[in-house]
Amino acid sequence: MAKLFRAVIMGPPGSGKGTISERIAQRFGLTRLSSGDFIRENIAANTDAGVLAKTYIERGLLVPDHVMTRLLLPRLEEMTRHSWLMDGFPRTLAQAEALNSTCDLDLVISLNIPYETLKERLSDRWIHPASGRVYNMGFNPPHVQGRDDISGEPLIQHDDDKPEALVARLRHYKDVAKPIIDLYKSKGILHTFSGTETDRIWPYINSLLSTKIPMEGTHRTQRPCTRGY
Ligand SMILES: Nc1ncnc2c1ncn2[C@@H]1O[C@H](COP(=O)(O)OP(=O)(O)OP(=O)(O)O)[C@@H](O)[C@H]1O
Ligand SMILES: O=c1ccn([C@@H]2O[C@H](COP(=O)(O)OP(=O)(O)O)[C@@H](O)[C@H]2O)c(=O)[nH]1
Repeated sequence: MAKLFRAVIMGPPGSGKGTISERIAQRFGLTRLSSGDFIRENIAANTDAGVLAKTYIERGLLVPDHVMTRLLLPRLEEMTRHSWLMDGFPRTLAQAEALNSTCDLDLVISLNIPYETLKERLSDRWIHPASGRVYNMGFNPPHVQGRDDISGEPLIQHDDDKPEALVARLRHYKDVAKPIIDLYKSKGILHTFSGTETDRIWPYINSLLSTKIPMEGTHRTQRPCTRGY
């Protein structure tokens, strides 16, 4: 029986994690899990964790590890019969260790994109806050300028997507991501992709995953994903 497949995608702001994880989910039938979307759902539902997380996000800070872990690991417990790709978690070594103590990952994709490309992409990134759907005036513009394709609601830009905020975000990302990348490299499951265009990187990601992901339709076994946390 084919085993389940669990993966994580990592990369600095604007590297294309959301764009590529959507493509992977559609192409391979994986469930896409996004820590940012999950936080937004909790904020919209006014849960205790959502209210707490909002106080950090409003200041452009990462949500504390213990809040993220408590938010996400029970969600993974519901996924023992699903293959998934996680975007946006883990973001710190503590989160990676919490994840490792509950799930064994098959593969980690790390995106290595030049600063100038990140800056250019983020300056044109427009977001539908409620859903997290992402647009780009050049790469994937909305049907109606400034409006979300599905809801018709207004699109916004994040303050910390502005060039002046990017340098600090990028430095912070590199500081916190390095030990995680080293950890997954030592586990032999890290695959790094470099480039300036998702459409040129995609064929390589697609062919790697085609060799790693169990065939569609084969019966999937359950695979525990929590051993207490
Ligand atoms: N794993 C995490 N740990 C801590 N905070 C997180 C985590 N994931 C998301 N957050 C918080 O939620 C916010 C929104 O996350 P989301 O991934 O949607 O946007 P983002 O951080 O701007 O990502 P990117 O710019 O890389 O697309 C983040 O800025 C961060 O404050
Ligand atoms: O080849 C690409 C991939 C993405 N984007 C845009 O760049 C921004 C960042 O992409 P995404 O949100 O997927 O990156 P993330 O921050 O999730 O890594 C978004 O406006 C995308 O539409 C782009 O212009 N070209």
